[in-house]
Amino acid sequence: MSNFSNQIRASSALIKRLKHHRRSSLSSNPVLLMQSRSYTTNECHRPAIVQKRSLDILHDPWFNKGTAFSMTERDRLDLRGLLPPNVMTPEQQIERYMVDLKRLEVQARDGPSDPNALAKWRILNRLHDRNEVMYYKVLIKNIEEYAPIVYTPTVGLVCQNYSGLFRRPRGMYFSAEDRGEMMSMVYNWPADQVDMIVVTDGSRILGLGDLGVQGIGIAIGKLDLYVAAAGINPQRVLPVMIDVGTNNEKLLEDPMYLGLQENRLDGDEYVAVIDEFMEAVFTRWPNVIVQFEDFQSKWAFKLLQRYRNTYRMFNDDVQGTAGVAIAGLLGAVRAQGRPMIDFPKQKIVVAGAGSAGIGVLNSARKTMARMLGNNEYAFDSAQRQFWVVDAKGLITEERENIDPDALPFARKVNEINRQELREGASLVEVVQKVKPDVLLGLSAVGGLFSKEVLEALKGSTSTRPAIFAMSNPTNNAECTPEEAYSSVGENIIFASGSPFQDVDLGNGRIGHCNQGNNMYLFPGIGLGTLLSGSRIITDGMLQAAAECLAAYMTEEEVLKGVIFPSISSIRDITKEVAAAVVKEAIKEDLAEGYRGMDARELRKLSQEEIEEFVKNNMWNPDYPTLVYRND
Ligand SMILES: NC(=O)C1=CN([C@@H]2O[C@H](COP(=O)(O)OP(=O)(O)OC[C@H]3O[C@@H](n4cnc5c(N)ncnc54)[C@H](O)[C@@H]3O)[C@@H](O)[C@H]2O)C=CC1
Ligand SMILES: CC(=O)C(=O)O
Ligand SMILES: [Mg+2]
Repeated sequence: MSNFSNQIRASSALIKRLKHHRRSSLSSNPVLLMQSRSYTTNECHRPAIVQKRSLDILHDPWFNKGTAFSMTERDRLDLRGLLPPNVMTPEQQIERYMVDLKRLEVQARDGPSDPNALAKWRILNRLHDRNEVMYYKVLIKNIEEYAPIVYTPTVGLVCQNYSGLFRRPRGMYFSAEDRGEMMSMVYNWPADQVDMIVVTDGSRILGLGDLGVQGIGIAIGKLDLYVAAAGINPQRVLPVMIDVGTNNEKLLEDPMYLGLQENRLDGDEYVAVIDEFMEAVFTRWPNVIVQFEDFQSKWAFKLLQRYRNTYRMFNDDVQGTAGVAIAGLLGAVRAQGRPMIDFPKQKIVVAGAGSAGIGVLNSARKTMARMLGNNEYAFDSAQRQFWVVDAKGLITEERENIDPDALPFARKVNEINRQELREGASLVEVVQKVKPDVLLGLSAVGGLFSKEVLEALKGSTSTRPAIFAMSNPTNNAECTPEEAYSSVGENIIFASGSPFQDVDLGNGRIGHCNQGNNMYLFPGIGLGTLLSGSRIITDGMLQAAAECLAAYMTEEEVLKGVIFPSISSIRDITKEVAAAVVKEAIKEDLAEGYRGMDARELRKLSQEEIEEFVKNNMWNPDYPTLVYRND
C-alpha cells in the first residue's frame, strides 16, 4: 500500500473517531446538542431558515435577536416598526441587560410611593407577555392596588428606566428614519382590527420631560386602562411611539439608549412625520381612534387643531385633563354647600400654562360662560376669574413674546395694578392678593405649593378652599395632602394627579385625598366614540363626558370632600361616561353606529338601553374555548 493510501486510511479513521467522540459528547451535553442545531463552527455562517415573520419571530426565543436585528433583516422579516429604532450589537445587548440586572440590587424608589413598585411592574409585565387574559383579570380585580403600578406613578419610573427594562417589544415605533415607509410598515402589525391607538412622541412624559423613545411606556400604561376600565379588547389596542429624536442630552449620549440619537425634528419636517403616521394608520384602520398623549405643549395644540376635524382623535392632556378638572372644580363648589351654578364666581389661580393648564383654563372659561348666558359679555367676564402663573410668574398683557395659547388669560395691567400685582408676580404674592377659592397646579414642579404658598391660601375668601396638585408622577405633585391639610387647615378639598393615602386628622377624622386624573375620562371618551361611530370627537362630546363625571358623585360624598370616584369603580364610571358620549354624538347627529347597531337603531335607544349597549360591548377577561382548524 502506498504511503498516500496509508495516510488517507489513517485520516478517515481519525475523522470517524472524532465524529464518534463528538456525537457522544454532544448527546451527553444538552447545551452542545442544542447549539449543534445551527451554531456549530461550520454552520454558524449559514442562514437559519425561518417559517415565521413579524411578531412571531420576536416571540420565538430561538430566533429572536431583539434589538440586534439589523435594518435589512427588519425589512426582510416584516419587523420594521416592531422594535425601537436603534440597532444594537449583541455586546451592547448584554451590557444593557447587565446594567439592568445590577440595578435590581439597588432598591428603586419613587418618592413616597411603594419601594417595590418596579419589581411589581416587572412581575406584572411578564404576566402580560405570557397570558393577556390572566393579566387583565389580575389588573381589573385589583385595580386600586395595581393601577399605580401600570399607570402613574410607577409608569414614570418605568419610562425613565426603559432602556434597561425593555424585553419583549409591545406596540409600534415609527421613526424619522421611516419616512416614506409608514404606509407599508403599518401592515407589519398583525391585527386586522385596531380600535384604539395611544401615540406619544415622548417629548413630555408626565412631568418628567423629554424621555424620547422611552415614552412608549406611557402609551402602554394608558392602553392598559383602556382594557381594564373601558373593556376595549386587548387584541385591538396599539401603543405607538413616534421617534423623531430627543433633545434630552443624557439620552443623546447614553450608549444604552434605544431611540434615535439625534435632536428632535422640528417645524414642517416634524409635522410631515406626524401627517404620514396619521395617514398610514387611518388608511389601514379607518375606524381607529387615536389618543395623543404627552406631546410637548408646543405641538399638542397645533396637532389637535390640525387633525380634530378630519380624524377621530383627541389630545388627552389638553382635553381629557380639562374635563376631569371641570368635574373637580364643580365638585369643589358643591363641597362648599353651594349650587354648581355658582361656579362662575370662583376665583381660580392656575400654576402652569402648558398643554394641561391651558386646556383646563379654556374649558373652565367656556363652562363659566355657558352658565352666565353664553354670550360675548359672559365670555369676557369669565376670563376675569383666572390668574395664571407660569415659570416666569403671573402672566399679564405686559409679557413679552407671550405664548399665543396663554394670551387670552393674560391679566389686564390696570386690573392687576388695582390688586397690587404686576407682570411676573410670584405665586405666593398672587395667592396673598387674590385670596382664591381654588389653587390648581399643572406645573410639573414638585413642592411648588410651598408652606408659604399654602399659608397664604389660609386667607382665601372661600369657606372651603380647594387645592388641586395635579402634576405627575408623585414627586412632581405641587404638594402632598399632609402638607395641604396641615398648612391650610382641615376644611379643604384636596386632589392630586397621582394617588396618595388619605390623611389621618386625628380623633377618627379623615382628610380625603382625591385622585384628579384624566384616567376617569379618557377610557370613556374612547369607548363612547368607538360605539357611537362618530367620525370626530366634538367639544360637546367632551363636555358630556365631564358633566357625567361631575354628576357621578352624590351630595353626601361631595360634602365629605370626596369629589372623584374611587378607582375601584372605574369600570362603572367609564361605562357611564361612554354612554354620555354616545348620547351626545346621537344628539349632534354624528353617530354612524357600531357593528350590528346602525345609526337608525342607535337613535331609538333609551338612556338605559344605551348603557346596556355600552356594557354589552365591553370586553371581559374570560378564556375563550379554542378550536384548531387547519384551513
Ligand atoms: N392629573 C392629570 O390628569 C394630568 C396631569 N398632568 C401633569 O401636568 C403637568 C404639566 O403638564 P403640561 O401642561 O403638559 O406640561 P408643560 O411642560 O406643557 O407645562 C408646564 C407649565 O408649567 C409652568 N411652570 C414651570 N415652572 C413653574 C413654576 N415654578 N411656577 C409656575 N409654573 C411653572 C411652565 O412655564 C409651563 O407653562 C405634568 O406634570 C403632567 O404630569 C398633565 C395631564 C393630566
Ligand atoms: C395623567 C397624564 O396624562 C399626565 O400626567 O400627563
Ligand atoms: Mg398625559
